[in-house]
Amino acid sequence: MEQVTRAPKIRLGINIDHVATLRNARGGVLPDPIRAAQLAADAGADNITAHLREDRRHIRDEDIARLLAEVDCPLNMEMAATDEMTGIALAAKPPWTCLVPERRQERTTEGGLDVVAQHNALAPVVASLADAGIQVSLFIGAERAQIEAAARLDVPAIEIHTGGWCDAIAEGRKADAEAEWQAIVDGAAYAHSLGLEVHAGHGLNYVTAEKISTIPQIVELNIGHFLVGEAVFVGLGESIRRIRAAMDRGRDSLRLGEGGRVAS
Ligand SMILES: CC(=O)[C@@H](O)[C@H](O)COP(=O)(O)O
Ligand SMILES: NCC(=O)COP(=O)(O)O
Repeated sequence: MEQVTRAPKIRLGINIDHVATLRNARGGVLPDPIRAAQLAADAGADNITAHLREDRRHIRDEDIARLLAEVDCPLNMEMAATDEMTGIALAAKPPWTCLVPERRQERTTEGGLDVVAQHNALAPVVASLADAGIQVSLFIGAERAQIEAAARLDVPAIEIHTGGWCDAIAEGRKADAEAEWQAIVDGAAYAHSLGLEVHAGHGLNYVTAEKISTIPQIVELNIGHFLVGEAVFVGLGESIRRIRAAMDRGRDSLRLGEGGRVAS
């Protein structure tokens, strides 16, 4: 009989951008996103994610410096692949960067990077970050062509954009949600088969975080906006503990057989 084991725990990255959004709404120093990051680390976060947008609408340069100096939790710095951001990352040296697409007018990150079309622009950015010892992931949709293009850039990881799936569920578009889910399942397996570490994030909540944790190739989720909203009602620490528990429930429902395959 095949020996069946539990799947390894999935890592939780807490995105603190929207604590900074609240701070910036008043123009002062409160609430302090660095305090939120410390609290997240104490509540069980495996890393902190912060997106230094080109327009600095939430996270600012000094937040990145303080996150690295004051918080005992690895930083995943999300950034556009521009010369300015690359220079900041090379100077700050976070352990991880995640390259994301950015459009000034967007309300949030609306899609994944077009790695296929932007290969030549991304290659030198990826190379200079990697040469400095910074791990790079690429925030992409779950399409095969994008995954193959990411593998060609020799990055260690991709992060699959889950926003389309989460929106389809929230809006009750069942057929779209099913199609988006299948694309994430297939994309995660394909990326893993090409040797890429698979992360996922955007728009996740307790329900979707539990479900996506059942995909065995996904090893990290990055979650922010929902948790900062939940913090208003239950507190940030409690919202993080609840999402951690949801992820663990999803993961624990997986049993792995020989070679890490999902057992029936
Ligand atoms: C890249 C991503 O999905 C998130 O980090 C997101 O960018 C959070 O910040 P915004 O809500 O400003 O897009
Ligand atoms: N990369 C996704 C992320 O960091 C968190 O996105 P969200 O939960 O704030 O939508």
